[in-house]
Amino acid sequence: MQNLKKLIRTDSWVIPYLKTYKGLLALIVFLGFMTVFSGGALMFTSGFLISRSAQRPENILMVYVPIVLTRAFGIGRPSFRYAERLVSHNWVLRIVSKFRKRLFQLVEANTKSIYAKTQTGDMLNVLANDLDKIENFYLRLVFPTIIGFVLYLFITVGVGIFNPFVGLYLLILIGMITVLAPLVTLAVNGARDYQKKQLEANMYTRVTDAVMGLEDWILAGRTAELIAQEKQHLSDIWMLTRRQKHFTWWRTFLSELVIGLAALLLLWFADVRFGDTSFGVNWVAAFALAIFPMSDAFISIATGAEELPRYQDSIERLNHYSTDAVQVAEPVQQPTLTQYDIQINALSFAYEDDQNVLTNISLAIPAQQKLAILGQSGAGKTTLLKLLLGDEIPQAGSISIGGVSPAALLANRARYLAVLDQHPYLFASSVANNLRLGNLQATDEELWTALRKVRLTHLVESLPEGLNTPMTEMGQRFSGGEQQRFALARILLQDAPIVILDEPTVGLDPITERAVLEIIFEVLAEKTVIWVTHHLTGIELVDKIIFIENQTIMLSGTLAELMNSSARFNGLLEMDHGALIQE
Ligand SMILES: Nc1ncnc2c1ncn2[C@@H]1O[C@H](COP(=O)(O)OP(=O)(O)OP(=O)(O)O)[C@@H](O)[C@H]1O
Repeated sequence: MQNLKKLIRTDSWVIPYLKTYKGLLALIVFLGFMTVFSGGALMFTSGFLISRSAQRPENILMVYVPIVLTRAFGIGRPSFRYAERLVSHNWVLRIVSKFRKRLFQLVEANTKSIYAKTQTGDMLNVLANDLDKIENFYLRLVFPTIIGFVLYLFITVGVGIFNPFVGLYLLILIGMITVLAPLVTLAVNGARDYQKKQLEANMYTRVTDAVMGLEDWILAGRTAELIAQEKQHLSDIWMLTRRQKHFTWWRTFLSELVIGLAALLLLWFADVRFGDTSFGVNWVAAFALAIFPMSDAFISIATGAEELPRYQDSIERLNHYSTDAVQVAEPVQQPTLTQYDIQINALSFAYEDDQNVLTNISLAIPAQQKLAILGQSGAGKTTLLKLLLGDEIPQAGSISIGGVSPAALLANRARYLAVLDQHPYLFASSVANNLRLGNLQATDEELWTALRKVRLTHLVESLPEGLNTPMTEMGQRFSGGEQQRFALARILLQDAPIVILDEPTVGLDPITERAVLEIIFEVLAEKTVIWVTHHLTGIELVDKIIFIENQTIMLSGTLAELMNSSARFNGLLEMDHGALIQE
């Protein structure tokens, strides 16, 4: 309940939308009400008609009005229902189209980065499912609940005008279905739902683990144990589901019983009120029958409440991510850089509440410098790149490119920073389209110039359709080195002044590695290059080397300086010789 209150207070996905299109919402409630009212009125007029006809009216005209009304309500009921469905789906679709746009903006804001914390596809999938649930939330919970309550008020007030005591009894009786049953459902089934979700989440993790490590279970000869364990968990979940179903069955049964009692009450009321004249007696069946078609409208309130916990999760998730998105989306003003010197001053950084990854780092990277960043796995090299890209913000100190913080450059970061990482992606499109990812306006001539620089002209000329050859067919045929060179050509077309190399040669054989590095440094001669690497192959191609250890820059200098001054570095060079520093 506390959670529910908090959700209502902080919600930005449900309540604000109820206020939009208020007119349509009122129309939905009206049509929904008229559907149920027509159902009740149909039974009412039918009841009257049957009783009146049993008295053998002398003339058909004596029952003409009830006949017309029976027909009118008979046609009215499905017509109102159809109109109500049409309008409510129209309302929901309008809202959902707004939702989808908002969802897209929110995912986009959260995943602008190459090193994004959340996997875009996963997030989109989860949130798109949540949106579907919100659609149902309106159609299965919000609308039926409002319609049910309006009807509840109408009946109790309507009967109360004739006889306040009977009105009060009805208020209490039907209140058991419309108020008490949903509250009890929330308390009982809500707790079970929570328990079930916990069990299912644990089981999901365990089964995923088990499937991933299936070989080990088989080799250890413990498959029977694994199956028994999972069977037990499945049976726990099944027990909870069964209890929930039992509860629902009992709730529906008791609700129907209450409706039966209400019908008896109305029977008695009609008898006392109208039963003493030969004409008045015709109303008795009319009143008693009218309540039955309305029972669905009352019972569906509790059915909606049963589904609330499921919707609640989805709404909470959407609200949670939208708050995050607002935080990410704030810096709007986009400064233009005139120079590209990078300056890092006394920078410290930690991930959330963890201990510092980097402490008190100061470093100047003048434009066009070639810098290599070395360090053991987990030293903080990638973290430094994230700070440079503006994906993370330092807790202390500062980092700037041309005097501007990288976070302020996010929206047009591609103008200033390009990244070549371990696995550049070649899309299922033509060679030309893959290259134009770097620059949509590039002419064919510019594509060929870039290809020539990275020494791929010959290869592309030999492809069946040259620049228009689809990469899907050929993608797998390209070697790792060729793929890296295609990505490099893309970067050349992008023409950003600063290029980040995140271990681009991992997995290449030493000869290809050297060749690729030589090409990279040759074509990027006029750019600033920041190169994270584990290997010392090609280290002589850079102007400066830094070595990160214990959260700080342990060594720094040119290759010659480090070779002259650092026994540690010479040890690494000796160990490496084209091999590895830390593996
Ligand atoms: N998103 C994150 N949340 C919390 N801790 C993180 C996160 N990313 C990295 N870390 C931690 O920060 C430290 C530095 O990680 P980082 O990826 O920067 O190291 P690295 O030097 O690039 O390592 P490698 O060479 O293996 O890629 C590690 O201890 C890592 O576990």
